Amino acid sequence: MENPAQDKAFPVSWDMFHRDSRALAWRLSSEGEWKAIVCITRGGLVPAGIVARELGIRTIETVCIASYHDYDSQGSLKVIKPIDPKVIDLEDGEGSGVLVIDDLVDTGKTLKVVREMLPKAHYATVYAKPVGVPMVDTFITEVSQDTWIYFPWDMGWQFQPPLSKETAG
Ligand SMILES: O=P(O)(O)OC[C@H]1O[C@H](OP(=O)(O)OP(=O)(O)O)[C@H](O)[C@@H]1O
Ligand code: HPA
Ligand SMILES: [Mg+2]
Repeated sequence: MENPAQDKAFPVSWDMFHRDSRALAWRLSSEGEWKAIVCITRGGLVPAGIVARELGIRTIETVCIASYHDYDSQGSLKVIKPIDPKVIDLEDGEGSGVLVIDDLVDTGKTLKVVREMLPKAHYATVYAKPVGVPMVDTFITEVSQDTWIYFPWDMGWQFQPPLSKETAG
């Protein structure tokens, strides 16, 4: 399936994000034990911190990936910083015992790149869209493919005109 226009909005507040990240930690707590978290920057930084706090994980590594965007369409992916071999080699060199966290999976392209580095790791995101679901092991909330998720760190306060003004004229 192609990624369709994402014209529906799913705005997420800080409270919602904290609650959903805690729910992810709860779910993960019964799915295994991890020696380290690898968070996919930048979106994975916030949920990784919350999950690490809940699960008592203190080894936190990053994999830094940039995608070149044209507003909401994704271009090629570039790995700016790979995963430290010390984390890859914690167990078998393939990611066993490692939890990889991101804020969401959309097309699954980002997780696919990281899965090639750590095929045996456990992959978790807070939100997921249907095309990306096969790439993630654990997530909390699924939204439709034509939805854009607005994260609290990307948002600001803005005056909202009353409905009567929006529809007038
Ligand atoms: O499943 P995909 O289609 O690959 O999309 C999901 C990725 O896109 C976003 O990151 P983005 O590349 O925008 O960078 P950021 O985390 O630095 O904001 C999001 O944080 C995921 O990492
Ligand atoms: N919201 C924010 N960033 C994203 C999304 C989204 O729905 N999909 C891919 N990156
Ligand atoms: Mg990201």
